[in-house]
Amino acid sequence: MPKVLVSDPIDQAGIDILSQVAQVDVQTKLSPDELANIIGDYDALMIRSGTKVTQAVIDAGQNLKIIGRAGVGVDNVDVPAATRRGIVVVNSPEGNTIAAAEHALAMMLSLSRYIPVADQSVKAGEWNRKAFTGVEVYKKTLGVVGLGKIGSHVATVARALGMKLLAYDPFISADRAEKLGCRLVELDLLFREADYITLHLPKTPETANLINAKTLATMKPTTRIINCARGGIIDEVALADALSKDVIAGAALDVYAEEPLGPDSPLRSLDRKAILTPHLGASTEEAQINVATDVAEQIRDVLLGLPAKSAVNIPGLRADVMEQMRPYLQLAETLGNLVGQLAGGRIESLNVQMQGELAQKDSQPVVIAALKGLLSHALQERVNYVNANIEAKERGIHVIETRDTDVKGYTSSLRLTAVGSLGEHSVSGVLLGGSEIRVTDIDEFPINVPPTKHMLFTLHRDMPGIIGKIGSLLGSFNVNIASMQVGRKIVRGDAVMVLSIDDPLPEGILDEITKVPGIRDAYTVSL
Ligand SMILES: NC(=O)c1ccc[n+]([C@@H]2O[C@H](COP(=O)([O-])OP(=O)(O)OC[C@H]3O[C@@H](n4cnc5c(N)ncnc54)[C@H](O)[C@@H]3O)[C@@H](O)[C@H]2O)c1
Ligand SMILES: O=C(O)[C@H](O)COP(=O)(O)O
Repeated sequence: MPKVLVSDPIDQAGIDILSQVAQVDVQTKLSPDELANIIGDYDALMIRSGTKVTQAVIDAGQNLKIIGRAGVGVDNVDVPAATRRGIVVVNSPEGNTIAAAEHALAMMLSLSRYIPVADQSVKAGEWNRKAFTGVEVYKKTLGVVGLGKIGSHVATVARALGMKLLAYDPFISADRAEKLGCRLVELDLLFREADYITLHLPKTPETANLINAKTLATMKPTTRIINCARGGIIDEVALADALSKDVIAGAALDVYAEEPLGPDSPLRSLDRKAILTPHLGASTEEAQINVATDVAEQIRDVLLGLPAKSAVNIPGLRADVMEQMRPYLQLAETLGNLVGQLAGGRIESLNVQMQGELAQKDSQPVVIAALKGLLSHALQERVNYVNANIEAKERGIHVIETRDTDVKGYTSSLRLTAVGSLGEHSVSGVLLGGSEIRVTDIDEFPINVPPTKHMLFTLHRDMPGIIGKIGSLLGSFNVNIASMQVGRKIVRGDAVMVLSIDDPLPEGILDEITKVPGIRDAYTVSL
């Protein structure tokens, strides 16, 4: 039974799903070293933001197949390292959207009405109504930075609160922003005009310290900032300084550059102008059930050999696309494997030619599947849909894609041409009845064979007796032939012979075959 390590608090709903297919161990608060020491035993790791999955953890996870992040952000996972090792990283892109959006809205209203400090004051025995006169959000301007899933929900609710909306998101159309009631503007204008600024973008090298001393200085003294996105988007020292000098009016933060927030952080000594919560954006009962279920189901599926629906490191391969394209992906993988072995090692290039209806489909999954097949003889199970692209790049394999939507003979066909240590070779194939693979030519010799586990190919002169000689030779080595086909372009010219054999060819027989008069070349291929 596979083993799954759950290293952050996860809702029981997720554990129950995982337990259907795996032994589940829950061990939280592990340091990266402790995690690296035990991860070698596990096939899957399920985490939230509390676990740091470093390169060392990934290197130690020799059996790891999948890392599941029960939430959105995967910035605590070394995704490139996981990708290189072929480990699928999945998340739950939508499971906590509402929870995070509602937290940001709660922060905005709490900040405006001093709710946390007023509560503390009443509990301390005071009744000070004058000290906590707040401001309304109605008719104020909210600047939404990052108009994705969470930003959009915040905008929708804020609009209902009667706020005017500005948005900055370089990857969103003005049309989409307008539908949400937002005016799409440049960031400097948003900073200058907004009464409230709410951040809902990822932390990337471009967004690190987006809010800093310089940008804070451009804001109004009445501006309040809410960050329920990621720590590090705000320069915390500059923010603390701006708040203490009344450069802006307030800030509510849920996320920090370092988590847990250090005891000496200047943010901790701010007065009522700042509200700090300990990364609670996703902490609702509903969101925790959503994300745990979402991610546990994906871990279960991957452990059962099925595709994951929200893998962050399988480019272009969404589960629904995978399902729809599955027969073509199998065709591409089989042909990739075949042409990879025919072309020998040290592949320099792969040309993926899609013909007919296939040429109208998304080519990326087909190319990835072809590369997976191409590299599978050398890398065995170490190559998969996650790392096939990277492995090909690291080997310097030049990939060319060509499409021709004209239907020629078959409604769809795929042709792969690889150049390797044995020169240039090509194979073409089609799907019969939508799912049965047929190899329809090899090196431009027309054939029609279903691929089988063990195959023998010969290139020979088309002359009487040669097929019989190969048959008797194989018989003398006790090799059973399941099927045989010959393809030729012209009578008595060159021809290829494709033999499906029941077992791998015994040592030495290939040399004997090449000695048969008229045989130019012979290859064995195992799929
Ligand atoms: N506090 C929490 O517990 C919590 C919970 C969930 C999500 N999050 C965080 O909230 C953020 C938003 O999550 P989401 O689910 O809405 O993601 P999303 O991918 O749906 O939206 C992010 C948006 O940011 C935009 N963006 C990217 N770079 C930008 C830039 N330089 N400037 C402006 N916009 C930019 C993208 O175009 C996208 O529209 C993420 O950082 C996520 O990790 C935090
Ligand atoms: O990216 C996320 O989903 C949030 O930051 C939530 O993090 P959490 O799972 O640690 O609460």
